[in-house]
Amino acid sequence: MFPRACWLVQSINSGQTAGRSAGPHSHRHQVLVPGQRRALGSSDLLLLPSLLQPTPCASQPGPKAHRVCARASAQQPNEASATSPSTTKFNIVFVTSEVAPWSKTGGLGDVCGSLPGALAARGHRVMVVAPRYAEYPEALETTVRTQILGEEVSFFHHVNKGVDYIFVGHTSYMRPGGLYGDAHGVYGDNQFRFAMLSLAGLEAPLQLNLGGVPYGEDCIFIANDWHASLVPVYLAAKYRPHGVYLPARSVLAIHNLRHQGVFPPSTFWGLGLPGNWYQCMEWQYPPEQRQGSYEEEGRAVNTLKGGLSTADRIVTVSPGYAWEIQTPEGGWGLEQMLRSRGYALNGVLNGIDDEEWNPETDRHLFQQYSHSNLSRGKAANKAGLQRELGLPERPDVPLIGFIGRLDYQKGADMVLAAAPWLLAQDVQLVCLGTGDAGLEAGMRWLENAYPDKARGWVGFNVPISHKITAAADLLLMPSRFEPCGLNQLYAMRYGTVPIAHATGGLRDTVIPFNPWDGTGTGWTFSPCTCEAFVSALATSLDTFREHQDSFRALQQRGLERDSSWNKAAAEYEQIFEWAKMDNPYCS
Ligand SMILES: Nc1ncnc2c1ncn2[C@@H]1O[C@H](COP(=O)(O)OP(=O)(O)O[C@H]2O[C@H](CO)[C@@H](O)[C@H](O)[C@H]2O)[C@@H](O)[C@H]1O
Repeated sequence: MFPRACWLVQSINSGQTAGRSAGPHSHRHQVLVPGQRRALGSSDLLLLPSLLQPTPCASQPGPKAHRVCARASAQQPNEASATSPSTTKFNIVFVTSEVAPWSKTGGLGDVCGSLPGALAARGHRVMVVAPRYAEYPEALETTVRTQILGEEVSFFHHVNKGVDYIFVGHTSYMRPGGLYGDAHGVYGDNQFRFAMLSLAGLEAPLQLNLGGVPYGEDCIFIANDWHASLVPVYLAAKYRPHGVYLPARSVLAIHNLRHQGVFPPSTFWGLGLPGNWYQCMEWQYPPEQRQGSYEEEGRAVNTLKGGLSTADRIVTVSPGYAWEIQTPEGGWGLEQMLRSRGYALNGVLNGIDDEEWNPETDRHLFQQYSHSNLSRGKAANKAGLQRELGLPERPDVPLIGFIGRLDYQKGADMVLAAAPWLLAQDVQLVCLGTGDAGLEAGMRWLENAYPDKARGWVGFNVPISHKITAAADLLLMPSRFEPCGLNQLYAMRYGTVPIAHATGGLRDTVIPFNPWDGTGTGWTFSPCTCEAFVSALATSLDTFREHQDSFRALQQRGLERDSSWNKAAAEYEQIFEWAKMDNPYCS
């Protein structure tokens, strides 16, 4: 059940991971004490009825067993209906392993490339800290160099749309392969690389004089996925005990719970954490989930678990997924821990970058279009893609797309399993993806078996992904689980109708078509079986062919859906306010 690759990581280079001392931080800036925080208004008390009844949170990991927290903030942030910007302006620091357009292997890069801009536009001061995987000519080197885990790192700075992008320079990031691995597998020093990123993210607000003024200690850190999960751990273990970052709060953002950053127990000593923090990071798999661990009892260091144990708040990328990860089916072993922190866990639906994904301005398209010339625009893009891919140029044939990582999550195998039925219909199928070697072979088989009907493009190609999104009539998303999913949002924005497994964020965003009252933006199916998938496909093809007005109305409704970041940004602000009201979870 757990990512086997993690178990293959033998150990990180001990030379590179020599820990630095946990001593007091040398830079002490103006430290705000809790009493200096914004006073609560009456509206806060309406939202948080039991705020004044602090509740002990029992059995939390970390050195201190007993903590006090304002349990009332278990509310969903969307109860704060207004999307007008928060009156409190925050210093927000995203720490992430990917940020588009500089680095992207999937949706994490997209979100960290667009949400920060939306928050900056609402008046917050926003920084994104990410690795410098390549030369980014627009990012200029600062004069600041600092020692992290025994290594010297540098910082490069670029400002775009009011966001400070900080790229952390170290030789371990610049590699000829991918961001996380190459043809030989995942890099053996990933734990070190992302521990270094987490510490660099914590140093940047203190050390960098951006625009002449450092961000300082009063920050909200948004630590994204396991790669940045050490941010809340270090904050609690290395900074707060020395009086640094007392006003700061951490929010752990889960984009995908399946990837947890699991390493051998002995690697804990390379993280530069005080020894008594081992338990915070330790994870013991139940016997049925052990996969030949070198430790007899299935023990490991689990980076995400450390973050979940120490973050002040936890956010995931849809309300549906926030619920699912608290169940044994969706929790990948961490469900109990997530349930125990349920009062601090919220689901906020992702938005999209509506400059990059706008059919009216998209430079990758054969022809731009809007809601007023939707049918003509999509027809031109369908013809263009058919020409480019050597498929028969037919406007009447339903063109069906699939874009995504080729792995267990995305259900590419479901597409291959349904292909014989699907391609016996008069349709064209275009798939784009990269990942699992077996599924890549499946894509090639698809193309060879149905040369006049199917294309299986193996690779990561952003322009083609835009072209497919615009050209397709239907987009397949048979994901087994999907924290949010962005492709269905892009599809709807382009008047392409999604067919999705009703799970996580897909269930939250794709409203099933109801022919009786003319509502809905797509088709969903459940359970996640080939039969249910084929049944949804059959209904959608019937609607496409026999009920063209209904199909066009479906497309229009999708196109008009508000997928901007505005609502999500307002919900994040609410979460930041809750985080600031509570005492630090771990101190
Ligand atoms: N071969 C290819 N060529 C070009 N582009 C490709 C591609 N394969 C994928 N992409 C692009 O990568 C992005 C994938 O985004 P998703 O949200 O679908 O998935 P991902 O699982 O990576 O993200 C995780 O994080 C995001 C963000 O929170 C969640 O939405 C999601 O559910 C969660 O699994 C999209 O922009 C897509 O177009």
